[in-house]
Amino acid sequence: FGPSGQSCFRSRIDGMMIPYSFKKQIYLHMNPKILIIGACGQIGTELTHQLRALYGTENVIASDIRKLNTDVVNSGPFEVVNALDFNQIENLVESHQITDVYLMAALLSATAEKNPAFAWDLNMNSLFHVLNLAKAGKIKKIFWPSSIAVFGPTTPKENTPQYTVMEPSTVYGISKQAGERWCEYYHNIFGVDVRSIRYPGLISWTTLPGGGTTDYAVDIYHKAIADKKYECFLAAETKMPMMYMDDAIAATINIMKAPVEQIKIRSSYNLAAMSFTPTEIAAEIKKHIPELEVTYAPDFRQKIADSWPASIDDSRAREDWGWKHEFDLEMMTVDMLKNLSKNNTVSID
Ligand SMILES: NC(=O)C1=CN([C@@H]2O[C@H](COP(=O)(O)OP(=O)(O)OC[C@H]3O[C@@H](n4cnc5c(N)ncnc54)[C@H](O)[C@@H]3O)[C@@H](O)[C@H]2O)C=CC1
Ligand SMILES: CC(=O)[C@H](N)C(=O)O
Repeated sequence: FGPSGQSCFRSRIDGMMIPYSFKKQIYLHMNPKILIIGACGQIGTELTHQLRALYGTENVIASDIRKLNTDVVNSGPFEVVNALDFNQIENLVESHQITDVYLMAALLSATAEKNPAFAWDLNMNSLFHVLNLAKAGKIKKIFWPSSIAVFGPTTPKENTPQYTVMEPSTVYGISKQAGERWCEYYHNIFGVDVRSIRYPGLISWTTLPGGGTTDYAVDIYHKAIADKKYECFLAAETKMPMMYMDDAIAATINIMKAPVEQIKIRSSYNLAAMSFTPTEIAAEIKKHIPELEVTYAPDFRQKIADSWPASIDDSRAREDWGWKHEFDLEMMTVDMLKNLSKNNTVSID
């Protein structure tokens, strides 16, 4: 007990008596030591930069299966790691005393349809490795992204609720749906602090997307600037939920920073910002590049897009941990065109 009778513990740093009531606050103010797996991808690239700015470069270890992205590789600690190799991840976690893991390695919807067995292996087993490290007490917190792909053709299409029919018809969606169930199970049974968001299609200018169905909404900006022509692989009126990367990164960081009692859903939170069709995004770009011509040649990705929601009800994320988006289609288009024109470094096709 301390001098005024409150229960205390002795600080390991200076031997002072500190009331237990302060312990939680001290932990909350300690910097996490972060490992990002799949850091060279579309989300990982921007997440690495933001987390380094927030917690310090040395506290954020970026990793990927190869050194794919010079910005990420050269801007701080970087390790080559295979997300399917439990021992490699465990060694990294121990040697860097990692507290939080952000698992971004996965095959996305279109690529996964071309190699279903490998997609299932990568998307599920990488998650099990990280969940099992947390179960063993070797890490404190996990971020694992889910997707609107958990929904399927039988799900209500407009304003899709948090809890609803979920019968995904793609291998990617099945892996995300199963992943959600395992996250919830590891939380309920083993107390693992795993947090998750169902991202919609993400749009960014720094890195090209990695093989999804929503990728057209990034490609169209590149092609509008380079050629003033774009052939869209989805039909003109295909409406899907989308989000600008700045908002997605803010949501990711905020759900991980939120006090544990605010995280009431341990499968994954619906998250939304905007919904639009190829016709609508083309019209918005034409306000800046009037010569843009868009043609439509739907391919196998049309069926995937048709099975996903058109808009999402994300009220639980807004209520539970204060989610709020900033970018709409108009603001995003201004920002995309400004940055792509200024940094004309990304190769197109
Ligand atoms: N980008 C989007 O629109 C959305 C993404 N998500 C999810 O967010 C996560 C990240 O997505 P993106 O960054 O877009 O994907 P991405 O394909 O751009 O990046 C994935 C990264 O993982 C790496 N990787 C692949 N196999 C690996 C392995 N065995 N070991 C280590 N690294 C490996 C790749 O080299 C790549 O750098 C995925 O789980 C994805 O399903 C969910 C919904 C929307
Ligand atoms: C919505 C996603 O999960 C991703 N962008 C994809 O299209 O596969």
